Amino acid sequence: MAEDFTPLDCLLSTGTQKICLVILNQPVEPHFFHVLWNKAVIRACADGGANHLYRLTEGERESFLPDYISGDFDSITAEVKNFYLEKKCKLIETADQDLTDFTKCMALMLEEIKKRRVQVDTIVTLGGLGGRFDQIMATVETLFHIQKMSEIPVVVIQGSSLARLLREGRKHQLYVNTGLEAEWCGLIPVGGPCLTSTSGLKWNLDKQVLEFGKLVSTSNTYEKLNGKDERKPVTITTDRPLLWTMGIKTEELNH
Ligand SMILES: Cc1ncc(C[n+]2csc(CCOP(=O)(O)OP(=O)(O)O)c2C)c(N)n1
Ligand SMILES: O=c1ccn([C@@H]2O[C@H](COP(=O)(O)O)[C@@H](O)[C@H]2O)c(=O)[nH]1
Repeated sequence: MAEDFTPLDCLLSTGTQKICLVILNQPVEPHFFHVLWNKAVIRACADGGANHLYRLTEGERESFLPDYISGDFDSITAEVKNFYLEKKCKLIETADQDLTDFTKCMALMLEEIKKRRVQVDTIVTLGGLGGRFDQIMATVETLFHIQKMSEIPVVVIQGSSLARLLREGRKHQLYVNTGLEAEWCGLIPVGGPCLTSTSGLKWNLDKQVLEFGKLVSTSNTYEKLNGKDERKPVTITTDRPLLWTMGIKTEELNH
């Protein structure tokens, strides 16, 4: 059976996925932030992510209080920390220096979902794909941790990029017709060689091995339905976790 998923449903105000939101320490795109915040059933910030939330919601901060802020608190400023403490937000110190604040924040999110017994379709992370390169690689590593802990799909969004780690051993069917998809997409074998088959792409794979130093599918794009702008669903099977990445149209947002 295929696992059906629409990666950009979460960014549509009319989207149907029930989501949770995690804000990391990176600049946040205001339009996407508002769409996601309004829909999220649980909202969290990882450490310096709270600084971005604070800045973005100036003048209306009390309407945008996260359910918790977690981290080793080496990035959240004293002003921001005091504000959210005063507003009685939960601040959870996760001091462990063997895991990133993102990984620890996600582990807490999974606990919170269980505790509240809410049904969640997707956990959306804002940030994680920009800034420090070690942190970008750590983001990908966090996706491996979370995949072992939960079946809930996690998407990471920053700027005009989305990333999601596809699970091994099942067929993924991705719907890419929301209107927000940009032209490019890619399949990156981040954890080792992936025996991969696809359909719905311009450059498909037929039981081919994706592997660094051999073949990595970057700058791919979608096959069009009857040559029109509409796209077929993309199907992907892989024998190992494989990173799906795609572009998001953001140009219209600035006009
Ligand atoms: C082998 C190894 N390398 C590096 C580290 C250090 N380390 C890994 S995760 C982590 C916490 C990072 O926290 P985060 O807030 O995500 O990043 P920061 O902005 O503080 O660098 C640290 C210090 C380690 N524990 N083990
Ligand atoms: O350049 C960066 C810096 C951070 N992140 C992500 O944000 C969290 C929290 O970061 P702090 O610096 O501790 O506030 C971190 O775990 C990363 O996931 C990032 O993506 N890029």
